[in-house]
Amino acid sequence: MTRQVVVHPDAVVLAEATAARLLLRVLDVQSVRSPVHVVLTGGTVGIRTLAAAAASPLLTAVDWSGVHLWWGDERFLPDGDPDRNETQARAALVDALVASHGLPEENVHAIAGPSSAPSPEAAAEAYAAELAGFATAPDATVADAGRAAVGSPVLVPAFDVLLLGMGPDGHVASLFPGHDALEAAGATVGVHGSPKPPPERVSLTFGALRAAREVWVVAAGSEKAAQAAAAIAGGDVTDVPAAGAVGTERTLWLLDTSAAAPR
Ligand SMILES: O=C(O)C(O)[C@@H](O)[C@H](O)[C@H](O)COP(=O)(O)O
Repeated sequence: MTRQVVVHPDAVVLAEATAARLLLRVLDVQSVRSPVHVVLTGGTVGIRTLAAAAASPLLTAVDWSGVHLWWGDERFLPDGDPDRNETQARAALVDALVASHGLPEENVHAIAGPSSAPSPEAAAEAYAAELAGFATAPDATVADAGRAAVGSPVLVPAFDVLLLGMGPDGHVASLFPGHDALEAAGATVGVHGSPKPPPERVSLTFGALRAAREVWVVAAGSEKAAQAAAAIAGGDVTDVPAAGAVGTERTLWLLDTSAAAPR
């Protein structure tokens, strides 16, 4: 499994280039199939990328009526909370796509919070049901989907591109080092005791991440360098969850020079 690495000069260029790359990826896919399934990420670089996409001249070239937006994880917080990944993504890009660029609101597949789900598990279950409704092959299993998930049914679309940020501890989505959620079967998992606030979250599992055609891990800053290097070298997913994020067709690491610096 080869991971491709692209290094940009700084975090600003990283976000701009990732935004352009994302819009081009959607355009490329739209030339051969529809709908297109895109998974968004929370975190600093992820939201900066969406803001850059909002300002891109490529934005209007996309047929947004044929795009579905999903999230790799969500912080289990009330609707509209400023710390929800959904709230930040809507403010940066998604609301404008719905209001002015023909993205149907029903194509925005946000993960429920406590406003409508009694627990992270309930939200995870509802999200899994939503994903299953768009699964590419209803009886598909992702055979190589991480240790515990091997052979479990993972009913999700074959995401055309799945964006992930990475924490300094090597987490991706809400899959943290040494956490039980790393072992979860199925497509989604409720997470408790996250070391990054808030403690309660909902995440795609490794099985769902690995169903994506293309996985892009986007990271900036020297505090990410050690875990980025470990993941790119194919480290143990228990210690470096980002090492388990691979796509079926491509795995791309998009870094700034600080995150790519040797340690
Ligand atoms: O809910 C979240 O916070 C995430 O989705 C998380 O996985 C994030 O992407 C990384 O922690 C990187 O975040 P930064 O880019 O802010 O370091």
